[in-house]
Amino acid sequence: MAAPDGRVVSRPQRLGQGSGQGPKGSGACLHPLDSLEQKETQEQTSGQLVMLRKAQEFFQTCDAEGKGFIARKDMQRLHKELPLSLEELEDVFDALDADGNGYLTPQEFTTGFSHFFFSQNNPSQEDAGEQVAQRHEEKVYLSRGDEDLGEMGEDEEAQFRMLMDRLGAQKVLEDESDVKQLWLQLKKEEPHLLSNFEDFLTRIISQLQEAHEEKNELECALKRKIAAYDEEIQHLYEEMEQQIKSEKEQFLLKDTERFQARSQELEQKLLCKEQELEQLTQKQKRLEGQCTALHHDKHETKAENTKLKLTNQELARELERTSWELQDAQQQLESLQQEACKLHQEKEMEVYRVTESLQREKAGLLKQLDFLRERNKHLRDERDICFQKNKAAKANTAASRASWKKRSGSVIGKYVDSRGILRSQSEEEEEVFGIPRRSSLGLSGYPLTEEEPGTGEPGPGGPYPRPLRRIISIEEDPLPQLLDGGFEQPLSKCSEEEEVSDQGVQGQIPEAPPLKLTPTSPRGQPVGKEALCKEESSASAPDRLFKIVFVGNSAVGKTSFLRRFCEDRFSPGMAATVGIDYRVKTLNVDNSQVALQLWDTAGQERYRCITQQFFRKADGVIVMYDLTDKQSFLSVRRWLSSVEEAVGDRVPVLLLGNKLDNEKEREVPRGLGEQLATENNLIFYECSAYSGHNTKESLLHLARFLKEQEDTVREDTIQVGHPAKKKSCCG
Ligand SMILES: Nc1nc2c(ncn2[C@@H]2O[C@H](COP(=O)(O)OP(=O)(O)OP(=O)(O)O)[C@@H](O)[C@H]2O)c(=O)[nH]1
Ligand SMILES: [Ca+2]
Ligand SMILES: [Mg+2]
Repeated sequence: MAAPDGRVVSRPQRLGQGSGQGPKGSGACLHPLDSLEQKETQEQTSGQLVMLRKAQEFFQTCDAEGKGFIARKDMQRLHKELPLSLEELEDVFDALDADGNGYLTPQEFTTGFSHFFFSQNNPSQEDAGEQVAQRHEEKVYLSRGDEDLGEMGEDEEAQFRMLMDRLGAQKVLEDESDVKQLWLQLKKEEPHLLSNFEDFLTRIISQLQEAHEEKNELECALKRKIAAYDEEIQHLYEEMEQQIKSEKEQFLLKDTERFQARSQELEQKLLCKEQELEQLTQKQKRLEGQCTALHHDKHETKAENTKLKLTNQELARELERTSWELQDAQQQLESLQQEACKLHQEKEMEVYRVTESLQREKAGLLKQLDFLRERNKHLRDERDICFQKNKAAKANTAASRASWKKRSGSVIGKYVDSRGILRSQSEEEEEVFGIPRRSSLGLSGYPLTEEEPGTGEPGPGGPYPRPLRRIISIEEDPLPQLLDGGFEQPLSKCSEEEEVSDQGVQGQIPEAPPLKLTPTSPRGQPVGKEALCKEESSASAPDRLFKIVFVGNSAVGKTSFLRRFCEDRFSPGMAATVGIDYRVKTLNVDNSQVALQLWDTAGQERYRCITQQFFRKADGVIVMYDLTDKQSFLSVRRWLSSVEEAVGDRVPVLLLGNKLDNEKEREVPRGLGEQLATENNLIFYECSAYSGHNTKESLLHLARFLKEQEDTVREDTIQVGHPAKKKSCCG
């Protein structure tokens, strides 16, 4: 038998009987449906069968899962099968659920169903006979029961009742009639089975009670679960409601936010458009303004245009006039250029003549030089002879010395007196060259003015070329100032005296007549020569004489440097030197008087050929550059090579970087000058003719170098044959 929860209940067994399926009818368990079937078989009526089959079908339709019972919602499955609405099905469910536990067992379903079906259903067009037959059957069925019941005695009734009470079947069996009938039937037909039947009933009922209790428990649990589920469902439902609400709210919120954002965006776009519109209107206004201004300007430009045309015409006229004037000026310029050209040619001719004369003079000088050398050699020989004779004479007249009270003149003077053979060089020269004494010589070496002796008047014909008496020459000529002083002590004689005094000879040297310091002619110096330096007027003749040539680009400051060196003064705005010029300055170098004859050459290119000639036979060269003029430094190499061409590399060279006072305009760093000096073995100083810085020191260094070089040469010659070693300038 299937319990409401679907468990199958096994049929009760008699004590001592093994379990096993006995043959049908030996106490077999009767499923209520089985009992129904038995009824069917017994009361084989078609209507009942149909009804029962129908009920089975409907039960199985509802209980599709095969639970063995059907719930409320399973009932809805009959909606398609039966012409009933869902509500009506709900009512049928409630009607069929006799115990109201929310489930329908098969009994409740079939018994209730047939009542409900037949009582509810309007007779359909079905076979009324069938209906009637069914109704009759029912009546028969019921009556039979009644009949049976009618026949049942009271005691059987009481027995059955007692049995039922004992078994407590009221709670379990809804309808005891079937059992009653069966009991009666067994009692009548098979009394020996009655006890089995009663045992069976006892077991069935106890199991039914257990099942019933279990079912109740299950139902309670189920109810509880359902309640819990309902609660949960309710809760879920509420949560769902909440979520849906919140979702709706969020959605609405988002919607509003989006809407707000969208509206803000649209507002901003609107604002931008308004601004653009405003800008465009302003731009339009500006353009209109410009347009009017342009119109206005246009009128003004038109007016200006007409004015300009007028001025243009005037300018054209002006231009024509100026072009005429320009043509005149050009003609004048051409005539001036022609004159300048003539002048230049004359000048060139003059320079050429000067060069020519210098060339001639140089040739003359060279001849004189050779002659003088001859004479010098001759004189030296005679001097040596005299010297020996002197010595001998001294020895002879040693005793007679005492008779002499005062010193005779210089050795030379004695020699001259005794011999009477040696006239002064100047007298000799006079004889040789026939030049009268006391004349000043021009740059060209010719006397500037011919003076009648004693008259002081220029002679007839004015200055005219006369044979040279004493030449200012770069070679052997003693210091020109000796000329003017009238003191004609040729250098060699001076050094002779010095030698004698050096050798400690006790002889008295007559005082040399004082040099005549005031020159005879106003200039007193050859043209172009400056006033003598003060030192020149020093009484003693110099021990050494060195010719030094001063070269360098124009305007580097050569002349200013020499003026600073000789006169210790600086005159700005010096005129450029023309050709060549020279000065003499005596220095005291290590207690000996060294005379420097400084030749100041013209830096300008055009005098280059003249100055070159003075490089020959120079004892020393000074190359100057302007440290504020890079070009003058770059030309130093060229000066050095032309000096080397003329005098070779045996002549010491002093390199001077001038205008040191102009530091802020310096263009040549000191290092470059030092480097060039080291490379070419030069003495190097940076100086300033303006401030006098290093003017004396540099020349003193050169003079000392020259003196030492000469001393070594002398020593070498005395030692005969030892070649002189060239000392390096930089020491
Ligand atoms: N600041 C400054 N200027 C100087 C110096 N030496 C010369 N000068 C100026 O430079 C210019 C040229 O000077 P000069 O002595 O005539 O130059 P130079 O080398 O004799 O020129 P030439 O005779 O043409 O070769 C003159 O204006 C001088 O005043 C110096 O040491 N410092
Ligand atoms: Ca029920
Ligand atoms: Mg000069």
